[in-house]
Amino acid sequence: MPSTVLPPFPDDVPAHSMIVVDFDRLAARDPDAIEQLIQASTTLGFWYLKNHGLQEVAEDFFNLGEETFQLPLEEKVKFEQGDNGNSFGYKIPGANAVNSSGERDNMEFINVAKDDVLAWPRIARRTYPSTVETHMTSVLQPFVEKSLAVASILLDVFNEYLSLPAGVLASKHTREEFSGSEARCIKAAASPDVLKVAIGAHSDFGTLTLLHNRLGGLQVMDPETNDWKYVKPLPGHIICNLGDAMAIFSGGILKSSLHRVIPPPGAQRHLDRWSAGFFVRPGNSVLLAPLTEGQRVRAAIDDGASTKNMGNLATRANETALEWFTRRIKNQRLKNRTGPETWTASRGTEAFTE
Ligand SMILES: O=C(O)CCC(=O)C(=O)O
Ligand SMILES: [Fe+2]
Repeated sequence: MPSTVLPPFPDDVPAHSMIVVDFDRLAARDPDAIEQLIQASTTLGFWYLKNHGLQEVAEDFFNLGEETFQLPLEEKVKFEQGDNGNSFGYKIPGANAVNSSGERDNMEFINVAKDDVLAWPRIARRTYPSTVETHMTSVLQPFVEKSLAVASILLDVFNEYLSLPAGVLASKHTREEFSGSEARCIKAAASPDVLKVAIGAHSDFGTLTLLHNRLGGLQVMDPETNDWKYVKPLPGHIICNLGDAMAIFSGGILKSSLHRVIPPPGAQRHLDRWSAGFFVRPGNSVLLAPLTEGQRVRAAIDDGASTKNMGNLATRANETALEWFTRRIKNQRLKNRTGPETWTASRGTEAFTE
């Protein structure tokens, strides 16, 4: 991702005024920073994070993504994620549906498993294009280690808020257990169609996403009005959001909001859109169910507050993280599509409220 000067994000489009959390202050358990994090995560489930220390490693990861996508297509497809519900590897544009009628996406991904990065030079999950393997130590290890360190502080704060015994959330996200956690770089080629949906409306599959945006295009549904509003990228800030696993663990207290990616707005729309992220997901064997050992979670379940957010949670609970994740990835792939029911099968907690 070239760090050239980009056209500004327009000021005449609807955008969320999201809470800014200062990571340094959160790490020092500053009560105001904790309150801001909890305020954001119990409402929109999205917030900005500053002073995170991820800027440089993200820049390197964008460059790695650019080198990777410049490889010849026949090279990239050797590492394609395939149709069996595995996320790791290369995703060719057009492989996924963006809606229930089976319209194709236009996004290119490279997804690298945290397990491969931490095990390198041993192959834990799969092999990758040469550009990835060459930069495992210089780029991916710092990116993943720093992202995990940021995530671990956030998880500890959530653990305390949910009144869970110390270390419960951490124990669901260990370094050792294989998981769906991954680093992802995304390119959406500029589209002449201003309404072309690049990534269809979804809630994230896992626990926590640390997202690096340069251009606009990300939209989050406002849970109050059901309107789509943009998230304006702010220099030096990452965008954090919670995924379905966290919504389920917390009995619906912490929110996993519906979001999508469309072409960047205004003067930005003629540019290719690059984004990158680290997706924290529970260990494969972890059961997706409310953590009722937390008094606050138990109270939310007992007084029915969680039902409002996740009506039929009980019907989906007790899928393991691996089953949940595989089902969702697999049913996004157009090769597996039989009809609108395939899209439905790719849904997460967002389907609970429908
Ligand atoms: O590219 C973005 O800004 C968001 C990507 C996203 O939502 C995802 O990969 O789950
Ligand atoms: Fe997402």
